[in-house]
Amino acid sequence: MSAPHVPTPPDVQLSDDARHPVRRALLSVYDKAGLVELATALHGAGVELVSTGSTAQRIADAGVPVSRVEDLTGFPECLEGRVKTLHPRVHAGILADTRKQDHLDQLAQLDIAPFELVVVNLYPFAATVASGAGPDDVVEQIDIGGPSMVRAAAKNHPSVAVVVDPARYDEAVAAVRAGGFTFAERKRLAAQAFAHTARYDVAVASWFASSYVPDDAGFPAFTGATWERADVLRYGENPHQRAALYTDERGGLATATQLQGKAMSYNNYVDADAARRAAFDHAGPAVAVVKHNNPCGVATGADIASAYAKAHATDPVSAYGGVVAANRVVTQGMALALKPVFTEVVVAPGYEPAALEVLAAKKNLRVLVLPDGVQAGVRPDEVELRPISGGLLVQTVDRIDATVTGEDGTPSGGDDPRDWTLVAGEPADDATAADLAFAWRAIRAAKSNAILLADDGAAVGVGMGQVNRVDSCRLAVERANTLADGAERARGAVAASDAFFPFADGLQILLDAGVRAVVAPGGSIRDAEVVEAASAAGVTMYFTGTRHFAH
Ligand SMILES: NC(=O)c1ncn([C@@H]2O[C@H](COP(=O)(O)O)[C@@H](O)[C@H]2O)c1NC=O
Repeated sequence: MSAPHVPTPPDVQLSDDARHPVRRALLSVYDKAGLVELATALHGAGVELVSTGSTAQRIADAGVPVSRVEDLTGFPECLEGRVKTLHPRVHAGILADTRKQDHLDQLAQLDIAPFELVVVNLYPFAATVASGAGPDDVVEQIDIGGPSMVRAAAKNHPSVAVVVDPARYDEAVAAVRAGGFTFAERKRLAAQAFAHTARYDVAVASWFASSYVPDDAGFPAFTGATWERADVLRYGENPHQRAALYTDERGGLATATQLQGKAMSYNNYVDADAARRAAFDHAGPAVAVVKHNNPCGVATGADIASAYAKAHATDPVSAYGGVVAANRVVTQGMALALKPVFTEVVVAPGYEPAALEVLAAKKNLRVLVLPDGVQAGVRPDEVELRPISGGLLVQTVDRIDATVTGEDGTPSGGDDPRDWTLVAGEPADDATAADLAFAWRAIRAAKSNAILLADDGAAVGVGMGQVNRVDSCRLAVERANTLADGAERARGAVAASDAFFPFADGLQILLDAGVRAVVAPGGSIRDAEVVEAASAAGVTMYFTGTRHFAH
């Protein structure tokens, strides 16, 4: 066995401000945006340009002198571009550590000139997958030579600057004109370059795991994601906790645009995401008001202003300092209704200019616009990720929108009232059925154990986050009956329970308060007692066959 290679230390130590003049650059880009401007500026600064196939063609067409990689290697680009830059004359020029006299001597012997700048961006693998292309087309878009050059240049950052993002061309030109990139700049560019190839490889590996290694698990054997720091937050859930926001490529609340107000806090993000989920769970105009990750108001309305008014009325006491999400553009009417209420955050797909004028008076109020795509709400095939110590839990989102059937072909329940089973009382009339359907959707935004009372498309009392269902029932009734100037809102409301009633005791509290109809999953060994209690009270009760725990 040969002895392990022991690298020699560099002959020169670089300080962070040491510049490295750029005499020769290698350009090989899929995205040609800004290429001609870059090449023109580099040439103007006296840099010799070497380039691949269509990149070189584009530069030459603009009248800028450029030599081709083929001339450098003496080897033609071949196999439909699969081999262009994979050659020692290219890679020795990128990888020579010019701090070492020995490397310089070897380059001289081999008659290879070093590159001081490598500009590469990669074949569009992720976009090709997203386009729905077939496997052969997807695989062809796996860039091999590009990542090799990027990684080589990033490794050799003491001698080479690597640029992978067209948005950085102006900086690159400025650095070249200033006498070369500083060592600190080259380190930063190398870090960006390795993040670029890491993101790329995670996308490739995830696609292979899900497309090429099928099994019956329904989840791929490997999955990866990469995140970029978007912000450092003032603190975490509490002031002694440090926190930051990272974003991925899915787009969502984390990439919302903030139009005004104080900086978003960790808790603001948590609550705004919960509010977004709750509001976008309804087809019509809907608003959710969230406190501490739970809805203290949720309602639908003829328009977004009336939805807001109803959501605020659910629990006006708790709405103080709440986070509000709307699933429609915020109108001036909604803004005027919200103005007198101390609110931490409003998040929505958009705002009428007149609404923004109203909200502008509330200087501290954080106003967020969701990015495109989030408006469509949650797709049933989406997954949610929850880190636990040493791992990650993954589940599909809690949505069962279509009429569903079980394995034996019988309806197995769901979010669709057509799948529910009437177990007590008369079938619900249309208004009651609509309220039950609303309550059943609204309850999955509340932490278990949850009971939600609703009337006219609005929650009127929510008992959530209790460790037994009886307390949730008490809380829902108490809130319904004490928070609206003494109006007994539980009487005549409908009730939803996120999981089965294990005993009749919790349900009895709702029946005694006068609810007119109940929807619950069913499935307790004491269902008969529960149904009997509803029947005895003459109350309509449906079992859905599915539950909506939220932990
Ligand atoms: N195979 C190779 O040797 C190779 N070298 C560079 N590329 C890629 O080819 C693209 C540029 O090619 P062109 O200049 O022909 O448009 C870049 O995205 C670059 O990352 C290669 N292509 C794929 O691996």
